[in-house]
Amino acid sequence: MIKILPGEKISALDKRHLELTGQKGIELMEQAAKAFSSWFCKNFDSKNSIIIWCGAGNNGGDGFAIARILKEKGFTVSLIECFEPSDNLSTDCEINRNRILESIRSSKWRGQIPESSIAIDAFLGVGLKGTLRNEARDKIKAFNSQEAIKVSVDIPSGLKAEGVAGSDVVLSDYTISFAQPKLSLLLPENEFCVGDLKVLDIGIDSRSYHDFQSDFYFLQKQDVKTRHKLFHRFSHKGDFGKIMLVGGGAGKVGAILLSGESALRTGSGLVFLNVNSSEILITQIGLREAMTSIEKFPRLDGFDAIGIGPGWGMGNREEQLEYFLNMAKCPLVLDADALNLIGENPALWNLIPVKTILTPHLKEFDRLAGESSDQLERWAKAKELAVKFKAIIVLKGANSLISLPDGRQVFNSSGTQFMATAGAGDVLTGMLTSLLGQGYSPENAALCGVFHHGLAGELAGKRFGRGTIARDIIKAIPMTFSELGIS
Ligand SMILES: NC(=O)C1=CN([C@@H]2O[C@H](COP(=O)(O)OP(=O)(O)OC[C@H]3O[C@@H](n4cnc5c(N)ncnc54)[C@H](O)[C@@H]3O)[C@@H](O)[C@H]2O)[C@@H](O)CC1
Ligand SMILES: Nc1ncnc2c1ncn2[C@@H]1O[C@H](COP(=O)(O)OP(=O)(O)O)[C@@H](O)[C@H]1O
Ligand SMILES: [K+]
Repeated sequence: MIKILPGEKISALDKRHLELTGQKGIELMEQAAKAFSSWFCKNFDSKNSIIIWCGAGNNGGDGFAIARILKEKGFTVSLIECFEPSDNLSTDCEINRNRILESIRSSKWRGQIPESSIAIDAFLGVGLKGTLRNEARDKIKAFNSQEAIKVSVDIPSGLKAEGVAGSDVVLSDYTISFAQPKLSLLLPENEFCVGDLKVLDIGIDSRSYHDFQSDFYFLQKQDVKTRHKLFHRFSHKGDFGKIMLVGGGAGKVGAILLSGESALRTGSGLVFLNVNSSEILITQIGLREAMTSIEKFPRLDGFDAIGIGPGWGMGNREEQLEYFLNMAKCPLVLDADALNLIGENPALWNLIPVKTILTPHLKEFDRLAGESSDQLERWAKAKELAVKFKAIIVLKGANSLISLPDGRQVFNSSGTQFMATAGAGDVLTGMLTSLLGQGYSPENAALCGVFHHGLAGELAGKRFGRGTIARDIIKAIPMTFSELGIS
């Protein structure tokens, strides 16, 4: 997993990469511009006219290089130079400016802005220091006033790599960031200026990260594959685990059915659903592949993992939760009402076995950890709780954050807004419990489960868009394994 470094360390990271590889800065810039342009060509037709706003630093250098590449690909491109003739350009920005083809029209930002359907913001990147200067504010305003789709290179201009955006910031529809997401791009508070986020690999040598300390990591496809257990010709039912999912209170049996089906689609050998006695019939009809039980205090021996909470209800459940926390000898997942019970009675924290996976969404997290004034505070609290109770806490949402007992915090890269649908969290609980039951370590179960869940959401979202429902995500789970080449 790559580390997410603070903005002020990024130029040192680039430098380290250049030392290790013998590459030149201008070559790295070209790689970044190529990666951006290739994303751009996949997403936009060359009939679009493009205007690129370039600053005087390396972000502007990226912009000049992108202009050249997109022109060569057949787009109509024009440029706005956001600097004065007397300003010093960074070396690589100067080189790329000189490489600009004669056919690209260049204007000053104070003049008439040519019409375009897409405006690219390559004005300020992670090199923004201190308070924004006045003329930069005016440029950002002028950029925002265009009626065009807006795409930011690396980071919306005016936004710092850390922290919450102020009012002087480019309002983008897409932000295409290089090498690693900057922390500010992962804050829900900044969604208004970041838009859709895509992080592109620009070929930074992974050894370059060794010299830098950070507890924040970014989980990508290539990090997941090696964490999977592979099954073979002689694998038997027992290898795939026997799990119990506890939930399904009156009127909420759908939640546990979704978890159960999701566990089966993730590969569980045997799935038991423990539900309210009133719901037994509908549970059996609802998921034929699962077995059911209705005891409040069922025997727990023989289970490889237990997931508790989806649709459970909170009335008279505390004693039951205590029973599971005290008696279970296998790994646990706690979700939904199990978390709400802990929020109501924090003494229960002390009963949670180490390496239990907890999967709160924002509201559940606030019930567990107390109200926070912003997401940065939630991240800090999640880390504190994970370390204190040696738990794995998955703070769900866009780029779910997995906090590990050793203090590392891992942001997930997969997922889509189309997963904001009822029951998507129940699907995750089923997947995580399934992977624990298959013998994955809690850390690997959390990382693989969260990544595959997001990928399943992406696949479902591609087909069903805003009409995606939780069952579509479940149906896509098997495809996530084939997509990663995992048997
Ligand atoms: N590993 C990476 O992430 C790579 C990053 N590259 C690009 O390089 C960028 C960073 O480049 P630089 O370090 O040259 O910095 P930037 O280009 O982000 O910023 C420098 C410019 O911002 C202006 N500026 C700074 N503070 C200001 C303020 N308070 N008000 C107004 N203007 C201000 C400076 O005068 C200068 O013109 C990244 O964001 C990215 O786009 C790529 O070129 C290569 C690889
Ligand atoms: N905008 C989004 N982008 C990516 N993933 C999302 C988004 N919204 C929700 N999700 C994912 O969908 C799931 C929703 O879980 P949750 O809120 O518990 O739903 P429910 O309680 O309805 O099951 C989480 O795993 C979350 O990460
Ligand atoms: K930018």
